[in-house]
Amino acid sequence: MPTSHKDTNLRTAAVIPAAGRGLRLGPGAPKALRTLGGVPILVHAVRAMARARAVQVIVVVAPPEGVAEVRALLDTHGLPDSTDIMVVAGGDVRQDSVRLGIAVLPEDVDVVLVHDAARPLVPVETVEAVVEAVRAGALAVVPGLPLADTVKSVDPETCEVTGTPQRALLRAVQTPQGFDRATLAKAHATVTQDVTDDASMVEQLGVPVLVVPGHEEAFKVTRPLDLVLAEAVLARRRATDGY
Ligand SMILES: Nc1ccn([C@@H]2O[C@H](COP(=O)(O)OP(=O)(O)OP(=O)(O)O)[C@@H](O)[C@H]2O)c(=O)n1
Ligand SMILES: C[C@](O)(CO)[C@H](O)COP(=O)(O)O
Repeated sequence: MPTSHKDTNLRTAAVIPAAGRGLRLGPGAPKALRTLGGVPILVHAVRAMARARAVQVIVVVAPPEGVAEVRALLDTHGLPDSTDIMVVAGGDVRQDSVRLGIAVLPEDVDVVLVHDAARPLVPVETVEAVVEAVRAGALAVVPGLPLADTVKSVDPETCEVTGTPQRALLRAVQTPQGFDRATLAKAHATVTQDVTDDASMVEQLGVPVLVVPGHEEAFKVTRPLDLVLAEAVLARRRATDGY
């Protein structure tokens, strides 16, 4: 277990991959630049990370042609001075974007969160629970929720069901996923296989990954209906919490 996580001189960073196209959301600007309650989705995601007191560095991974636009967008939306915010160009797939974000982390960062820009409404309590679990010694932590639906595995050729995993053993995992920096860097330097999250790269190193409770409002804006839900959650927060 790395003792460095107890060193208060070392910082926690959040890498926010935001370079995706948002094809499943339908035609329009890159997903992270579309708005929710009049504010770009990316700005919501950056604020969600900055709200966690432990997060002192944020690296936004922007669409390659949109780095200057994203920098300007963040500058206009008045983010806290206490957080260092960098913007770098992303890659073709999510893994490339995360790797490019990790590459520019300052040396004094020992804990790294990876958070999808596409999860703009993650509550601060979820972010803090992930950081705390890493600071307590876990090398990799993911927020996860039990599933509401039964899940089937399917033969992609015939569409026949090949199995029904026991639902109680499954979790739908969200972000931010939190890591000991060296473990995450090793995973990104070693694993070349296509994966859909960072924790699965760490799993391939044989490192245990801990699940902490996720949150319903940390859902990913992926399809048009998700935007409807996100607008409703945001409107409720603005009306009741002065969000
Ligand atoms: N080349 C890529 C692809 C994805 N992402 C980011 O990874 C997160 C999760 O990806 P997803 O929700 O799948 O976003 P998109 O790739 O934009 O969606 P789609 O597959 O519908 O195009 C998003 O914040 C997205 O911006 C990224 O930084 N770089
Ligand atoms: C990282 C992630 O959000 C965890 O659920 C998810 O795997 C991203 O998947 P996507 O296909 O890139 O949206």
